[in-house]
Amino acid sequence: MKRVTLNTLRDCKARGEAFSCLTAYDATLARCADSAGIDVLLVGDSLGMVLQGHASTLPVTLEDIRYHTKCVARGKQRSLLMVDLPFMSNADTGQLLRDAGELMRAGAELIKIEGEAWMADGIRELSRRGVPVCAHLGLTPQSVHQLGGFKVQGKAADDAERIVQDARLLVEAGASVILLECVPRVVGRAVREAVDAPVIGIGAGPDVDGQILVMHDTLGLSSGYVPRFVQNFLKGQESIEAAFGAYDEAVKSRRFPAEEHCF
Ligand SMILES: Nc1nc(=O)c2c([nH]1)NC[C@@H]1CN(c3ccc(C(=O)N[C@@H](CCC(=O)O)C(=O)O)cc3)CN21
Ligand SMILES: CC(C)C(=O)C(=O)O
Ligand SMILES: [Mg+2]
Repeated sequence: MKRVTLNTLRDCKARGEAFSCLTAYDATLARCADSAGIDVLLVGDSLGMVLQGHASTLPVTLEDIRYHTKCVARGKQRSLLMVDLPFMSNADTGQLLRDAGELMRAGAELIKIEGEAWMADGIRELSRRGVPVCAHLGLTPQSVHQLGGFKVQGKAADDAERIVQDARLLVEAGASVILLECVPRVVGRAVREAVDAPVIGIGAGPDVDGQILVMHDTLGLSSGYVPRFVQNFLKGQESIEAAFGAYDEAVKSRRFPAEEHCF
């Protein structure tokens, strides 16, 4: 078993092979996803919504994320462990470095940060200290109240151009990976072409390097309104591990996301 590292993701991008990512919050389901071949596991602050029942990711604390990171780290073997920095951990550079440090000590291997061009200095400081960063652009759920809801971003030409420029700038500042959420397909492709770093998409169309979904959504457990980019992979499968395997296969064969999942 060869462990997934940043180099694995870079090789995938260079070869034009898609890689698979899922959120995970506990040891058992992390082990299932890891065994099914999922390349990257994300301890997402979406846990505030799918585990804790909140209406947004804002109430999630560093301690919540740290606890679930330790759980997932014990369950996984091969997958790369990415972890979300919670709301307001970016209050200043000192806080950012200390909070990211805590999560790295808990088992994180890649820290994901929501934020645009202004995050460049923080990303540079983390990168200098050996902490690899994934910069999350497009729909950034920690800004849900400013955005006025979970809405597609980058529909206007100037917004799309800003997302591409921010991706370039943050990769220059040291971001190793870009994650793009809820943007039109053309924006996903433009970002993938603009940067050397691997680009992970959720609701960003098929023309990116990797795909991610919230684990519960792939098991048909989304409550209430189901976002357009979601697919239930448990349908027709006999186990959760088989459902994760079906998702992995669909991503790697580029059968997912299909036209109906795109904006
Ligand atoms: N279960 C779950 N799945 C997720 O993907 C997810 C979470 N929770 N929690 C954190 C964020 C919130 N996310 C969301 C939530 C809703 C939409 C949504 O309803 N999007 C509309 C677009 C509406 C518009 O722009 O007009 C859609 O049709 O998909 C998108 C992302 C993604 N993340
Ligand atoms: C939806 C993904 C990208 C995320 O940030 C999360 O699960 O918190
Ligand atoms: Mg998140």
